[in-house]
Amino acid sequence: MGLGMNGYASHAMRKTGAGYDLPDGVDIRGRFDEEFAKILTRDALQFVAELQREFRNHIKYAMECRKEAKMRYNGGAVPGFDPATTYVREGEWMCAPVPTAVADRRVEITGPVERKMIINALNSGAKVFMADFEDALSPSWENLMRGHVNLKDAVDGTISFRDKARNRVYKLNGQTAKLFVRPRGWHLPEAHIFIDGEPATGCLVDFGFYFFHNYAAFRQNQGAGFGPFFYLPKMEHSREARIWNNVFEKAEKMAGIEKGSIRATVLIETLPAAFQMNEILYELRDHSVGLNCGRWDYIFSYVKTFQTHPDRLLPDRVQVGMTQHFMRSYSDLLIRTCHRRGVHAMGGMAAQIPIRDDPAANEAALELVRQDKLREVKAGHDGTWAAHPGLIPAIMEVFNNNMGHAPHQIQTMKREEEVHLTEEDLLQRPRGVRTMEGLRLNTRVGIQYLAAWLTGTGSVPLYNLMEDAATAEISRVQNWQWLKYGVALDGDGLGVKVSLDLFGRVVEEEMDRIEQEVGKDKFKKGMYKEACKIFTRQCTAPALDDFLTLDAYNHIVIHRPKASSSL
Ligand SMILES: CC(=O)SCCNC(=O)CCNC(=O)[C@H](O)C(C)(C)COP(=O)(O)OP(=O)(O)OC[C@H]1O[C@@H](n2cnc3c(N)ncnc32)[C@H](O)[C@@H]1OP(=O)(O)O
Ligand SMILES: O=CC(=O)O
Ligand SMILES: [Mg+2]
Repeated sequence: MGLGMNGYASHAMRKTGAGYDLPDGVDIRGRFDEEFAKILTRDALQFVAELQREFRNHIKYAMECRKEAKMRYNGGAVPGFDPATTYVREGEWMCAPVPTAVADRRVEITGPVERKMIINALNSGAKVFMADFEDALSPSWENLMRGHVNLKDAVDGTISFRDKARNRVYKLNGQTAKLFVRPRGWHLPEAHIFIDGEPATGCLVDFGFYFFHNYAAFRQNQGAGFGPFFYLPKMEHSREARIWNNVFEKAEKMAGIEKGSIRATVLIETLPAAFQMNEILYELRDHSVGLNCGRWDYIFSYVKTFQTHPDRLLPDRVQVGMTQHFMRSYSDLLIRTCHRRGVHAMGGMAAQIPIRDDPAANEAALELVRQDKLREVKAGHDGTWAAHPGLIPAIMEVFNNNMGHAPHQIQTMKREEEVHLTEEDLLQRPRGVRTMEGLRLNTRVGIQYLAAWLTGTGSVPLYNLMEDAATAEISRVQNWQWLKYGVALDGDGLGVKVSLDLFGRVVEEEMDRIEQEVGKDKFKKGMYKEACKIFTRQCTAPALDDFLTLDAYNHIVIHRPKASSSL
């Protein structure tokens, strides 16, 4: 059963062009493909167009509010709790009960919506798989549309993949992880789909197609009557959560399913949102299934929010971990808030991944992951993220040892005002030092990540760590800020100041090093030079770009027939 059953098919709006069957006001500028056409049906496009038309002004307003807040922070203000919503923070209210199908989320694996990875993730033994259109995906037309085809096959249970080189066929096991989908953030457009002459909002496209094609099968095969389930990224204010809540209600109404069927976990991964946890849950109280500590974007957001506050510079990226006071306070506040409102408090991603060719280094990396997860479960988190299937047994063991058979700790851990956390706790300046190696690593990692992203890969292993859009953002904004304030790299004992000259030399030397590491041939064939240009421009721009991927996106848009790639 599709939404066409609810009346869309009766509209006299057929306009066939470029292979796709388009409703009025919709234009597809991406390549035609028979498989994509199964997703880009007239009714599905009409659904997305209706979401766009109903919510575009709300989204524009929310993005304007972000700009105003940025101006305030750039003028010296700092985020804080909003006195106008004290009644929400202090009020006694609860979120809707957690659906049984996702009561136990102790280990969740994440990954891009790539076919083989989806199968591996669903078979991984994790309780949940978060399929990612966001930090882990380079949102090219091919990746996006293939992602939707893959997810539909996954929800239908028919997904398979043949690895020709290894002569191996991948299929789903009998028991699989529950699927959550993470659409893009509000800021990203989808430049291959135009609605009324404007690019569609990326996340409405991601949500719209996934919901339209999968809600019925998902509720039957996965959600035991609930669902579909989502993760919502990069919000800065509860007004953005209200838009999502309204999107969900509209989708439920059109599908003829009960209000509260759709459930979502919001990532608290911007500094302003840390002061809005109750407000965000309140807006989504019928549709919530918790909050998650998106630690990497959170660090990025700390730098971005305080971009013009030289008294709040971060130390080297590697020193900003969850044990820094401001990070621990944010995680504690998230746990307390979620448990008070009856939903999951999810932990985040440790960046370590298995190291295949070095058993000692592998064991050291695993130990760091174990420690991180032990801290999370003891603090009261109900589950956490794994970047790689090889980490799941160790993480599962830590959670099993500390949670036992209980599916979560919502009723048992940090339910009331156990910890009193102040604005100063959440904003406290991180401790540590800045070094030349920190500047070099930011540059080397930022350029390599961007080169991968430009060629269609949104998460990569670099120097034995997972890198994705969120971690690359930290490298970029940190370089920008150090350059802006000409900071002394005091951790080396040399006190060298970061200047344009120094940065220029570092970029040159790091590009040489990348060429040596990846080999001349790969370097030549890859997009390293283009990535270097984009990364360097962003690090040295007079005003900080809001997102690395906004500018970079223009480089991966391919309109059909070939046309300008600028939005
Ligand atoms: C800040 C945040 O937002 S975190 C969330 C977003 N980030 C992510 O989701 C990152 C997810 N992880 C990954 O993309 C990958 O693990 C990487 C890029 C970090 C490492 O990838 P690789 O080096 O290719 O991993 P590796 O070669 O060890 O993979 C071994 C096997 O595990 C599979 N695998 C690795 N990671 C995953 C995953 N996350 N999900 C499913 N399968 C995976 C591979 O497909 C491969 O399968 P195969 O043996 O059948 O061929
Ligand atoms: O999305 C997760 C993060 O850490 O960022
Ligand atoms: Mg993130």
